[in-house]
Amino acid sequence: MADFPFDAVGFDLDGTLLDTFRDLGAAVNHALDLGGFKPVPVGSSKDLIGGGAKIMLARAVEQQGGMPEDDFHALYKQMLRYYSENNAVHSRPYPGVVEALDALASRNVQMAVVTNKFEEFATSILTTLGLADRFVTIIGGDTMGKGNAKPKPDAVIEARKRCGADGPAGSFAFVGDSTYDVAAAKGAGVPVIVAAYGYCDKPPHELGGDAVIERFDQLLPALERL
Ligand SMILES: O=C(O)COP(=O)(O)O
Ligand SMILES: [Mg+2]
Repeated sequence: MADFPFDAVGFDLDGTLLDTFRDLGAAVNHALDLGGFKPVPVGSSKDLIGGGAKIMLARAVEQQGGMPEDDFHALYKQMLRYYSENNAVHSRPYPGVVEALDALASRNVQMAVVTNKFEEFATSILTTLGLADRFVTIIGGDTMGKGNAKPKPDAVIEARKRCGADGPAGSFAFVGDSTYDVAAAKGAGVPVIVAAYGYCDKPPHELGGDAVIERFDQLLPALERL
């Protein structure tokens, strides 16, 4: 179908394509335990996600009074090691994701992932779940260099370029669940759809997106209405 309004779509990962909070929560709790802290209730780990692994652990440690920088760094490394070995135990695509990716592919829409996770973890999880091949590129929080992760627009701009949708005629939209995503998309000058079922750090309708979806099967109609 040549008349689909977008040549390419970029997706956030955690809380947008994949429900990952159980594995992320387990990694945080592994580190908290090693540091002598209390575990975070797994459901509450959703509130820590969005800015990448370091911010996630820092928020959890902060909630319990904080710790010296060097000790924090050691704990952070332990968390990454644990997560590298246990990142796709419970993580799954949200209902409707696979069908929507199929539908976009059948319309020749190029797809990219732009996450604040490390690129290596994102690639590994998507490979385990059999989804990696669907994406032209997987850009992580470390891909564009230090300080350039979302909410900076660089990764979204790069994803658009790698999808070949950056010329004057190329059209690109982004889908995400947090302030990081909306700010990055706006900075890149592309429309953004908010996934209300994700780990939104504000009420979804207050995130400032161009549209809000409650379920992934609403994505294609929402893109067509933008
Ligand atoms: O891991 C995180 O904190 C954020 O990851 P996301 O950018 O895919 O939501
Ligand atoms: Mg997210």
